[in-house]
Amino acid sequence: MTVKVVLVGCGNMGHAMLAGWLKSGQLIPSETFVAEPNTELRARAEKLGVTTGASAADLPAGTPELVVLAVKPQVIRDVTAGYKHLGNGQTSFVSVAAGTPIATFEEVLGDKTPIIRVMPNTPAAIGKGMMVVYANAHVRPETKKFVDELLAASGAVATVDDEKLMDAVTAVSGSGPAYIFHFIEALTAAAEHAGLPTETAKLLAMQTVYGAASLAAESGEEPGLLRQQVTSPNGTTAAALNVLMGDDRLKTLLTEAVEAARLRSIELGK
Ligand SMILES: NC(=O)c1ccc[n+]([C@@H]2O[C@H](COP(=O)([O-])OP(=O)(O)OC[C@H]3O[C@@H](n4cnc5c(N)ncnc54)[C@H](O)[C@@H]3O)[C@@H](O)[C@H]2O)c1
Ligand code: PRO
Repeated sequence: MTVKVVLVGCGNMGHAMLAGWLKSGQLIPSETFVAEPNTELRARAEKLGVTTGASAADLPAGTPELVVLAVKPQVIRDVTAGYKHLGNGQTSFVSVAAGTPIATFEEVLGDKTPIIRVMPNTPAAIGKGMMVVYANAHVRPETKKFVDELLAASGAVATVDDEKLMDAVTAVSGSGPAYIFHFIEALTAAAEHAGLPTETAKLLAMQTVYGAASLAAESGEEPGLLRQQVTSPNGTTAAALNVLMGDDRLKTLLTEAVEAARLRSIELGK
């Protein structure tokens, strides 16, 4: 059996993307092979109908169109070496690892290998991810189109033409869902502090973030204008925004957080 797509690593991100691809029909289970050493995670992948194995040694014979590497940056060089025999050939490689540059894959797989870096995020699991793509010069237009279509099943797709920007992308949309989840936690805690019961506090915080993000996305209005529409002169919102926006407090905090993530992404790539 020759498979079209091999997914290497079916943890948080690998499984989120795989679920999206299969759900949308962009991939069918019989075209897909998952390599994952963890037995429980392999069983979870098998529930989606795909064939699995523990490592590269279990790969079916033949030449896959795409190998998607979704393992941790700390092990990606060693794991990629297991697929070296597919380098410099017809197989294209996609890496979703934070930091790891194309040059690392070219060293391991050969410098004629088509390699695409993608920075996804976990909302990909429900088709609402943000996927950002950077491809090397060996990626054929039809492969780039196939990968873009595959990724579109998981959410919005954007391309950058300077690989260095992938560190900033990682810091904003790759890690970003965690910032928003923390914002929900913090707003819940603030709601409880204001006297609301825990369940009500959770509901209000989550639905407010969901509703505001949906309104921003669907109305197409600038977030600043939407903010003004909530803010009555000298009203309650103005009182809260004085706390968040005074001295650019929240903006400064987020800028520091994104910079910390960007620098860590650069470090992970070394
Ligand atoms: N989690 C996120 O939100 C997110 C977002 C964007 C990018 N990423 C990137 O995705 C990659 C995976 O992150 P994650 O959060 O899914 O980690 P994870 O630990 O959940 O998944 C990694 C998986 O790789 C498996 N693995 C280890 N060695 C392997 C091997 N030799 N062959 C096949 N599989 C092997 C592990 O068993 C594990 O299930 C990382 O490089 C990370 O930078 C993650
Ligand atoms: N998760 C990975 C990390 O935290 C990369 C982006 C999101 O390193």
